Amino acid sequence: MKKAIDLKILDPRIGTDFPLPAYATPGSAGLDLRACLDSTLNLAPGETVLIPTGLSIFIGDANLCATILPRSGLGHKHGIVLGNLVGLIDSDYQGPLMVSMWNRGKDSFTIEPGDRIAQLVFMPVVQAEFTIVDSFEQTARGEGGFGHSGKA
Ligand SMILES: O=c1ccn([C@H]2C[C@H](O)[C@@H](COP(=O)(O)OP(=O)(O)OP(=O)(O)O)O2)c(=O)[nH]1
Ligand SMILES: [Mg+2]
Repeated sequence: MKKAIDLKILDPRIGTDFPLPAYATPGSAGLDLRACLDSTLNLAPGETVLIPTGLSIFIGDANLCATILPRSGLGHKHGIVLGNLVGLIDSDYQGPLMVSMWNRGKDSFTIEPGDRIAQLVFMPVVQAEFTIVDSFEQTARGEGGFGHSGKA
């Protein structure tokens, strides 16, 4: 499904020096976000830094959100993940898109201006309207959870 989303360029390097976020392949789910830094950033082991992406989006549809997810290569090979594990962008948010980068690895990691640091994925949202009840319709699982069914 395609959907038009308003995007504001906050840093003039976006769309010039650094490409606008774009799907790398026809089947890509994520758009890479780039570090809109003025200079090289050295992320020490254990350190978390909030990095601007140089853009803002306004989703404007309560049935849609965006998530910021780690890039698997950075996370697996270098221990570079997100300080909030997953970023959630509300449909009514209009501020700058920020990426919290956490070095959970043992070595420092260098981030250069324009580096692709995370990815943005749009997702459908269902807003719940709660119905207060005293009991639920019975299911096979019932209240079992958290490993209730065993390991293998
Ligand atoms: O990685 C992220 C996560 C969030 N946001 C922005 C968009 C989101 O809509 C807003 C609020 O995020 P969230 O609700 O997760 O944070 P909060 O700590 O609950 O803040 P608030 O009280 O503003 O809702 O911050 C980002 O730019 N990057
Ligand atoms: Mg919130």
